Amino acid sequence: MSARDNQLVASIDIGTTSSRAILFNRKGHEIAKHQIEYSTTANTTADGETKVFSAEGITITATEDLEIEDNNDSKGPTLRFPQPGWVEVKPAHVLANGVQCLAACIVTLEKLNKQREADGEQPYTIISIGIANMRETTIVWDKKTGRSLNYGIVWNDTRTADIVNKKKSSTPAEKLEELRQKSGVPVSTYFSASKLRWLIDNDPEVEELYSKGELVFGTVDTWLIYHLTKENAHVSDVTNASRTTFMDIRTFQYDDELFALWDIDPKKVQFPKIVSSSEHYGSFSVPDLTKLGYPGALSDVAIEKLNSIEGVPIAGCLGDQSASLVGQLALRPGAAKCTYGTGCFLLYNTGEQTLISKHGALTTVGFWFPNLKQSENKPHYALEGSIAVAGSVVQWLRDNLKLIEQAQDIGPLASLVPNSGGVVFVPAFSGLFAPYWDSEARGTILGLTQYTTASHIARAALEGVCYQARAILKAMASDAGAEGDFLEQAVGTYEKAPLSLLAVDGGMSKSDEVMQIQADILGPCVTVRRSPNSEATALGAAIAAGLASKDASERLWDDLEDVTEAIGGESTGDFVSKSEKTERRKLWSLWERAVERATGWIA
Ligand SMILES: Nc1ncnc2c1ncn2[C@@H]1O[C@H](COP(=O)(O)OP(=O)(O)O)[C@@H](O)[C@H]1O
Ligand SMILES: O=P(O)(O)OC[C@H](O)CO
Repeated sequence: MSARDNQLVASIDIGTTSSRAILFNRKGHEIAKHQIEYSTTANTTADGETKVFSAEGITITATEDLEIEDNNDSKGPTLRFPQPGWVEVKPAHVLANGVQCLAACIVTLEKLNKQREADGEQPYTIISIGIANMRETTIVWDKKTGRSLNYGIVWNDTRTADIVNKKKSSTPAEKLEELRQKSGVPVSTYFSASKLRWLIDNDPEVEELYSKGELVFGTVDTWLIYHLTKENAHVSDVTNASRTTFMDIRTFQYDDELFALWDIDPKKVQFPKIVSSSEHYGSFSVPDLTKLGYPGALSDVAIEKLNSIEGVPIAGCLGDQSASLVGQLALRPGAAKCTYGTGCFLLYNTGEQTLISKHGALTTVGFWFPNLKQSENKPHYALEGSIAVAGSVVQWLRDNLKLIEQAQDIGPLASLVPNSGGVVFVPAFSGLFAPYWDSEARGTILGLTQYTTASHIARAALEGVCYQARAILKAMASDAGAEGDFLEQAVGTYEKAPLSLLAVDGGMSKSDEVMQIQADILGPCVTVRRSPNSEATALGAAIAAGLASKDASERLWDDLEDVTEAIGGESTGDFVSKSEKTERRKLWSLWERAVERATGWIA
């Protein structure tokens, strides 16, 4: 038994609608875990009129210990939906949720260590901390106090549609294309740049800080690391920075032309230093949530537990989709993964190459582990297909339409019927992302008849997510030079298909029914395989943190090869198409017609 067997890495994973912390060992096993998931409720006024939809934090998976939790009543919502198309998050709450989960893990760890001691075994120690986070979400704060606005704008918020449309129409097409190639992403409401522009234009507090040069910008990784390190490290890892539209995807530097596109004066905003995904950013210290306007967020017990890991290096950081690429061990060019969380994101590892899609995929940074050996230490890029709505349509059916009680009821409900009965649901709540890129599309349900039941609508909603995954694979196949529809070629006869295996993870992938629908929609060329690591996102950040030391003997793994050998694992399910070709084609063309109907709805 080596010393490494007692070492653990802590991972804090802030998703859009959930937060979790997990302690992983060298084999990628979860030693302790605590998770908070949000559900949406309608807050009503005294006269009963519905005012605001907001998401409250509720604990769903806890290995331990409610004594860590503060009184939930005083917490208030973490997410808010104050107007159609608007999605806001409370930055102090996100921070509190993350550390609350971590504190609960430490309680578990202390109990395990007591037992280990009694059994004559060495105790576990936490050697480093990694962060995975929803990307693009934009948070600004005051340089002097560190205190943020009481809201951040979430990645799927569409309030900047007007700003984006004006930018598109006032910038020559060649210039837009040049800047897309430089940043890796198109002009869209999705990325951070238009959100920062909106904040400066619309929030007097932000405008004032900007004019005084006292405005600090960050994505969620930046916000967390700033407040979780003794040094107040102001950094953003390359994978997160690649989602702002401010960074040149090849040089990893901020770019003046990209700032100019959004009329941002970089002298008036403190932007985070762009760093790798795996290095020592700073040393953990307990954040002062009272100073951040959230008194009582942490109980005394939680603070005591967190103090026990004071000084542990925060050493890994990846945007959550890059994190799950790593956690699914898609570490070599040609490997890919698809994560079905709040949204759904397919990343295809292109190694050191920055491929620019002609068919609507994004170019993004997969990961950068600079302290590894020469063959592994270069930045790895990925082609990405992003779908804005995946698990969130399940939540919508649960919380807004009340069709189900729990997310896991959706698969069984949809399976009560063999097909959607002619209903097509385009869940474009935040416009349509890849490969369509239409900020003005909106959710659309077509084909309703008196025959339609809740099951048909549930099934159509799930199909709406899975059709978008098919559209992304089709786009990537076209980028790879495929002619015609590779998904309709006979199995094994088509060599240019970018993927014959879709490796999946994320909340929605837990459902066998959803994954079977996905396989049926993709057809026989692609097998859908559920990852052995159900928490691939958190695991990816843990891997980044465990690889950060320059000295190989201080790492949890020697290198990527060692990671792959130590973690491995068996898939928890393969799904192959049972659909019939003619029917599949008919339904696909129905989907394409429905997308046309949803497109440009609010124009
Ligand atoms: N069994 C299930 N079937 C379908 N959807 C599910 C299931 N379990 C969870 N989900 C959906 O998965 C999402 C949560 O996945 P997760 O990967 O934790 O997301 P995030 O990281 O974005 O918070 C929720 O939107 C939920 O509706
Ligand atoms: O919350 P998720 O897991 O769907 O991920 C959100 C993405 O990072 C948005 O780009």
